[in-house]
Amino acid sequence: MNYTCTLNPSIDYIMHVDGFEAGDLNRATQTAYFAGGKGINVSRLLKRLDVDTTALGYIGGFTGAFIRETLESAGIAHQFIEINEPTRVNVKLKSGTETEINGPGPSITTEQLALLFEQIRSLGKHDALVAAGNAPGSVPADIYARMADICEENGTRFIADTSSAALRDLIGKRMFLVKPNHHELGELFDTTISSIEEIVSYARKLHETGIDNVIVSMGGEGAVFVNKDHAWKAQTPKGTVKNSVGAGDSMVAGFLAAYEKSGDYEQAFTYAVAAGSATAFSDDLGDRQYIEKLVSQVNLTSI
Ligand SMILES: Nc1ncnc2c1ncn2[C@@H]1O[C@H](COP(=O)(O)OP(=O)(O)O)[C@@H](O)[C@H]1O
Ligand SMILES: O=P(O)(O)OC[C@H]1O[C@](O)(COP(=O)(O)O)[C@@H](O)[C@@H]1O
Repeated sequence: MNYTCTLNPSIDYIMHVDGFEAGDLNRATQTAYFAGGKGINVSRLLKRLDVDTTALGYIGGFTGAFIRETLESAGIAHQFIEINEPTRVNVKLKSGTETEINGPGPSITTEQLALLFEQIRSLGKHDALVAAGNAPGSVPADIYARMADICEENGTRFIADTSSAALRDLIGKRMFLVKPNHHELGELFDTTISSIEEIVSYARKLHETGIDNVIVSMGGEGAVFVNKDHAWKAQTPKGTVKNSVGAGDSMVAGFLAAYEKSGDYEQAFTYAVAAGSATAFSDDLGDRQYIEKLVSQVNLTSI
């Protein structure tokens, strides 16, 4: 079974505002709510690709209830741990450019933390765990590193999609996949990355620390893939961006779904890029039909 873990889920509140002016009264022309947070997005997209997951993590209050109901109505299994404080709301402001304001999230107690670790310890060698997103301030900074150690002991495949700070703590851990964007990759190595050659070189460094597959995403500029046998750059399909929130999570889900079906890295990376773009060109996450239509427009070149 594939598990996703979202320590800090969110309701993503999308607001379209024409000509946004800071410090003024602005009125939105269109709004939407989505159940979000990186692991939850991975579960939601995998379901659209007919891959079952169980979503783990913390939810609370009326916002947490919305997330639970959204997953249940989509037929996604979950074993959320209920907490007292409400799940956060992240504001995504669309006004020509995309501005995001993500909440800090609720506090997690020591008991609630122990419950999550019990769940993770019960995973075995036929399972995979996608640990994704920002950790609330109340949890220990090395939480993902501890999860990675448990997964290594139990032979569970571990995938991380986190900020550069959390990824730094994971360096040296055995992982199947990581997907930083190029800004996060630069932060990880305390540098500013300005060329494809630098991206490939730092992605290789990351791979050499014990990560089987490294995808570095670059928004509309495409993505780079590095593993022991391959290094590719992908061009993205062309389209009109509607809402790129969840594009990175869609890449992770697309890669896992296609790799699970084909065992082939070229197909998995191509599908990952198509999934990211399908989401960027949709109001919500991309759907299967759209992703498959975009696959033929993704070009890989060996680098
Ligand atoms: N403007 C865009 N045009 C086409 N594809 C996009 C665009 N933005 C994102 N994508 C797709 O989604 C992937 C992930 O996007 P990115 O913004 O790099 O991730 P993250 O949200 O994690 O920062 C990209 O590699 C690309 O395939
Ligand atoms: O946990 P973080 O880093 O605050 O990010 C949470 C946000 O990331 C998202 O999962 C989207 O992530 P991506 O755009 O990187 O795919 C949103 O649903 C959510 O609001």
